[in-house]
Amino acid sequence: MLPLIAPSILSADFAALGDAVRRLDEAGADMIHIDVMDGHFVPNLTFGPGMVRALRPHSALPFDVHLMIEPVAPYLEAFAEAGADTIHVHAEAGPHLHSSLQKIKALGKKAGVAINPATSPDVVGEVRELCDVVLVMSVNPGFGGQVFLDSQLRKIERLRAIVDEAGTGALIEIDGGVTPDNADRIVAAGATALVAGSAVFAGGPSAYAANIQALRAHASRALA
Ligand SMILES: O=C(CO)[C@H](O)[C@H](O)COP(=O)(O)O
Repeated sequence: MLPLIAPSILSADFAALGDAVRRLDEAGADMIHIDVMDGHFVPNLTFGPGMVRALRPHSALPFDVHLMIEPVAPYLEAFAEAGADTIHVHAEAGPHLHSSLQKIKALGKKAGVAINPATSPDVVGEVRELCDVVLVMSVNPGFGGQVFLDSQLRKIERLRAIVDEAGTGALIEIDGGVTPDNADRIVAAGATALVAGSAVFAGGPSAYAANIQALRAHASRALA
């Protein structure tokens, strides 16, 4: 399977998000990654469920909603109703990861567990039956444009083993500092989906398609 490309609209022009989402759809993205930040779990503030609802009519692509908020459980229903297809919750956000994942599944959505760079991949093993996606943060969460942490490559390899052993077919998605230059190494380590903000939005809307294609082509080298 070709690695999925999920542009993060954190790097988009916030004054034209509807347009950005529509153009990403036309440019060949596989899903739209939406970073929700609360100024508490991470040192930045972005979107709420109202934004997800407002963007929903602009794209038929799956909405991959990454909740960097704490607590997270009180907001799951609102994001599901707003149009999220996958909802990621952080293992580090309290208080009950297993229960949050159960709730996402009960809402009929795909469940993702996100882990920060300093978090052991072993936490995923404890909830693996509930995970449709494992989201590995390859930068410290909060801001786009950071440099990929090479230390996360070994974590991806470990997660590949955990997911394969579980036999669930969960995606392993990498978020932060992904570029054409490192996409092949990330996929070689076991990733199946790549989130990219800066690398997709560089050059503006006319470059989206070429940027997505460059990521996909470089990532696919690992599978050749
Ligand atoms: O979750 C995020 C930051 O918390 C972003 O999705 C991530 O950083 C993507 O941006 P870039 O590709 O520019 O690193």
